[in-house]
Formats: sequence, C-alpha cells, structure tokens
Amino acid sequence: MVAPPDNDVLWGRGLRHCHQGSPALLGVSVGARDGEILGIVGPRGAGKTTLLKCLSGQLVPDEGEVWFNSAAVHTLPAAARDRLRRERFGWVGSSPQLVPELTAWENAALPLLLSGARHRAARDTAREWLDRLDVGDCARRRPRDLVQAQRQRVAIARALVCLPEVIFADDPTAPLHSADRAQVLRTLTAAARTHGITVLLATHDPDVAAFTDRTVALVDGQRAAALPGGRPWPEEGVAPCSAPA
Ligand SMILES: Nc1ncnc2c1ncn2[C@@H]1O[C@H](COP(=O)(O)OP(=O)(O)OP(=O)(O)O)[C@@H](O)[C@H]1O
Repeated sequence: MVAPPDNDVLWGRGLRHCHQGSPALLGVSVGARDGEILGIVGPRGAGKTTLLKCLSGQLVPDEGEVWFNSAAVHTLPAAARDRLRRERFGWVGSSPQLVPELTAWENAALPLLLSGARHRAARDTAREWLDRLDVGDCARRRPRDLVQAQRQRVAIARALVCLPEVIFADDPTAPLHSADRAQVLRTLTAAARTHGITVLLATHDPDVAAFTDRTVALVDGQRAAALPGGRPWPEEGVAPCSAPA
C-alpha cells in the first residue's frame, strides 16, 4: 500500500463495489486536495453515492484502497471508521435525516453536544449556522413543523457545525426549489472555503458544477471525460467559472 500524494487529503484508488451482485463501481480512482471543492458528476445510477460512501468509510469497497491523509480507511475496523466519520467528516444526504423529537437548533447542534460541548456554546454555534442558512427563525421548531427545504438547511447546518475536515454532500440540493439551490450551495461552499473544509459534492445537476473547483464525471461506475449525449459536464481539470451571483 502506498499513501496518497501529500496534497491529497482523501484518495480512492481502484475502487470496485457491487450491491448484492449489481456492480456500482468498476475501478474508480479519485483524489481530493486539501480545501478543494470537488464535484462528482454523473447521471442517476452512475455510482456517485456508492463512491461517496466508500470514501467516507460508510462502505468498505470490495476492492481498492481509501486513504484519508495517512490513514488507510479501508483497513480500519468498523469502530474506527465510525469515529472517523463522527469526528472528522460531515455528511449531507439528498433528504434530511433529522431527529424528530429535537428542535431545529438541537438537531444542528447534535455533533457538538455529542462531542461534549457545553449546552449554551453548542446552541449559540448552531443558531449562527441556522441564521447563515436562512432558517434562524425555525430554531425552536421540530422537523415535522418545517418544510423539506428548511429541514435540508438544518441538515447542512449540522454538517458544518463542527467544522469537519471533509464534507460529503450527496445531491444536497435535491429537496430544494431551484431558487433556493444557489443560495444554499453558496453558503455551503463559502463556509467550506472560509474554514478550509474539503467538499465532495455529488450531483446530477450540471449547474452545481459551477460551485466546484474541479469535477470528475462518472458513468456506469467508471470515470468518464464526458457524459453520453453531449451533455455539458465540465471535464476533469477544467477550472470552473465562479459561482453564479
Ligand atoms: N443498496 C443497494 N442495493 C442494490 N443496488 C444498489 C444499492 N445502492 C445502489 N445500487 C445500484 O448501484 C448503482 C449505483 O448506484 P448509486 O446510488 O451509487 O448511483 P448514483 O450515481 O448515486 O445515483 P443517484 O444519482 O440516483 O443517487 C445503481 O445501479 C444502483 O441501482
């Protein structure tokens, strides 16, 4: 095993994975640099979620290696992978998974509270993130009293609240109206840039690529330079335009 290049904070090499016999990844290699916002783009079923789960230690690939700095994630026992995810990574899925009994601020503060932060400090930090994501006025409401777009903003606040080293965002704007998407992505990516957080942003929405530094395309579980049908995905290495105003 050879550790990844020094400027890659996260690295997957030769990743293969099947779900119950169905191939999802067919030998994908990808590296994310420290502080980079890397888009993983591709159509539905391309393997984006499976790739993020392998890179974040939620899944152990059938073949291949995953490195986070000098840690060989694919060799870690489950408890160590859980700790890594809890302490160093943040995850935003395509639908918000909030604790129904907790208020919005308690949900957002959960990683801080679980890591032993003082109640008042956790609440203040969580409320700052809710404000930045335009849901500060929902802080005392429970998930059932929020609309899906508000719940997703709370989930994004929860991913940011501990300032993790890497955020995995799996189609994070899926539950949002198009008018909300740019604002939420701007907040997420601006926060990441300010705090030097590396972001892996999986999406099938080509507009999202404008918020990334670089994209890699996946098709049918493999890296691709472009998607079928001449769809306008940026090729890997193309520095995108700046995010839309
Ligand atoms: N739990 C599972 N069981 C069986 N097959 C699965 C499972 N998860 C994913 N797959 C299959 O693996 C392939 C890759 O799925 P994956 O969700 O990684 O792709 P994706 O690019 O994230 O798609 P989407 O954009 O729809 O989320 C697909 O063919 C999918 O049907």
